[in-house]
Amino acid sequence: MLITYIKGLVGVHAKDVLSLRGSELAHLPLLENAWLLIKDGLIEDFGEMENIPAEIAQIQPQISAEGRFVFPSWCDSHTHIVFAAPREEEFAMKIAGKTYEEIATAGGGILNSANKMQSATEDELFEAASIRLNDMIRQGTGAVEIKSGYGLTVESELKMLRVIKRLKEHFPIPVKATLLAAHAYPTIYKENHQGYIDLIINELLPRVAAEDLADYIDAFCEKGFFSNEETAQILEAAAKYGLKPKIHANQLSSTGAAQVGIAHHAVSVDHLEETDHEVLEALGKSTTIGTLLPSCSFYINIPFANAKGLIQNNAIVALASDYNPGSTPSGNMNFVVSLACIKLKMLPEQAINSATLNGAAAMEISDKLGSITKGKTANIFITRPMSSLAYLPYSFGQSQVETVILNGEIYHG
Ligand SMILES: N=CN[C@@H](CCC(=O)O)C(=O)O
Ligand SMILES: [Zn+2]
Repeated sequence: MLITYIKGLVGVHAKDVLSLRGSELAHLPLLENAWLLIKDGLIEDFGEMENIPAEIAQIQPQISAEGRFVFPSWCDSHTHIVFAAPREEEFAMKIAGKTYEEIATAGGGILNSANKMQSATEDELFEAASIRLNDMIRQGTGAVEIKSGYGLTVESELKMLRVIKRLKEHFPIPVKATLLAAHAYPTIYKENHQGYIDLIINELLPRVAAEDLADYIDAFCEKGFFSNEETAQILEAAAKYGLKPKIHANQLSSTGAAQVGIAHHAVSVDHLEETDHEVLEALGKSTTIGTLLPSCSFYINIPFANAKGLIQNNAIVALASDYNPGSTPSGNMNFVVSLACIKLKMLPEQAINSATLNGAAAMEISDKLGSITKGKTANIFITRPMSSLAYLPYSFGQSQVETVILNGEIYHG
């Protein structure tokens, strides 16, 4: 497939650039009036229209992208899209002024989703998650991470992970699976934290490993959820099975969660709405990625992460949706990128790099996705005609994604 007359070919990063930190984030290489050749599902070559070789100009099929931009697909490295039911009942509580913590205490929150999960079948969960994932792909997402964490029993966590495995097999995009059994303490373990941690370590982890159901380990390291010590115990046990951490850190308080992740060589620490200078500095010196989830801040009215502070401290910053039924009922990465510009004060270039190459890095697939680079998988989208690159985040709430191409083929899903 040959795409011609591309107004802007976005994210033309060199092959050896696998993530971007600090000032590098503002550099988003763009080729104007370009062509892009895709072969066998991979990016074969690209260049400027005025220099297109005659033998390439004849290749069929061809798509003219006149007036349009071509982006590498969004790489959404933090989602919870396998859930049994939405939680609109909490929406009303939220509108009435209840906080995320108050809703959880009143029987809402993660335990609400866990109750609904117990009776859901694998088929029902797969059908519902497929609709969500299909919507996300149509909005430009071309790689995704999905967490368990609404099971909170051995069998229900395994059920969720098996659904994620089915999504992986069914959809034409990379899907990474994360075990998040340490999402909340089930009611019966409320006074027996060690009992639940032992269950995760001694019963769940060996079965997850035996069925090869997870790529990463996660924990909600937060006041009232998993303490730093409890989180460390789980991360250390998971490391024995080769599961690297990607953890929920500093969402509601800054009490050392990010540092726990960094100390355990986490691929990413995610949320970071509450950070002090020590966190920013620690991430600036670390290879752990700081993944920001501005749609969550927007929806539950908590502070927006200090993206500028992270960038000034030379950290690697990624953006993800956090799509889940409680704190972020949306998986639209276009809106995430808009919010990153509008609320995190990121430049469009910084936000786009964070949602593409650094998102891929937060799933350890940036050697295959996240930029327009020869040899990478041809997961891309073509926009509607746009006046400039900044029009995409500027026109918040409206998708500029016109054509989605995955593995070199137009996605009709
Ligand atoms: N904070 C923890 N987990 C999710 C929310 C889960 C829920 O409320 O169902 C999050 O990332 O925001
Ligand atoms: Zn989350």
